[in-house]
Amino acid sequence: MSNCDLICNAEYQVPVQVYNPPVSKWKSLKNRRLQNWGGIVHEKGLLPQELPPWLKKVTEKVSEESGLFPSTINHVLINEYLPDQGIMPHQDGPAYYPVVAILSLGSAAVMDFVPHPSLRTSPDTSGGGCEDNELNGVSDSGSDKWLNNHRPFSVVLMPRSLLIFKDDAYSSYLHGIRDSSIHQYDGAVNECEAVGPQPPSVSEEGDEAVSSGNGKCIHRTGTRISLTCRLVLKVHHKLFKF
Ligand SMILES: O=C(O)CCC(=O)C(=O)O
Ligand SMILES: [Fe+2]
Repeated sequence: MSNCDLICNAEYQVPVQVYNPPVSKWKSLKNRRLQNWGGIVHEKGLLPQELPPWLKKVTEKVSEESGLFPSTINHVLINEYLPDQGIMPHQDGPAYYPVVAILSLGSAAVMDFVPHPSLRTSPDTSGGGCEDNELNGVSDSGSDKWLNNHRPFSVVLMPRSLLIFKDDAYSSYLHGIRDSSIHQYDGAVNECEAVGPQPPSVSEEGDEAVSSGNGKCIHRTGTRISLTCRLVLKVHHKLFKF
């Protein structure tokens, strides 16, 4: 029996379209796999490919409802995480307009935000960069001090939730998901949303809320799918220009 008060193995509400493409569409990374939609993102911009209709529908809705994107969202990453998989603390690349919308489906997870190492007043313990622009070794020991009121925080990513972040959260923080099947959400900025009633389909599929012996945590027992929707402002329609 787990000590966690939220057991999450729901794989409901993941559109079939996610698993329709051939296996070759998935790019396997060390700790997750992903599908890239919308084209290839280069330093200098996007070599575009049209989004499939179902993703167009999703991104149009995100764009309309949020009013935060100056033009049509043209790039989507679909990340798939097994319960013990995550994504290292990183910042999204400079090619993107600095607003990101993340639609979460399947199992819940906690996203941790930590101020960029350049905002740390205590010694910098970050390692070198690795995959993409992820940074190794970023930790919050609790005793770290940060400039200008920056401090680490966490957000619970409940299934069917949409997280949009921009401005300081985009440019001054790294975001990541721990590669552990248990995520603490004590103190998360939206903690109350995590303890609220679960959608009926979750309990039908066997998820349960049990009282916790050691704090508030989510036991991830199922797959999580996220749709990371972004806009690349510079679009190159030709690979080479003569
Ligand atoms: O899966 C998530 O929620 C985060 C994905 C992400 O940060 C990214 O694709 O850059
Ligand atoms: Fe990211």
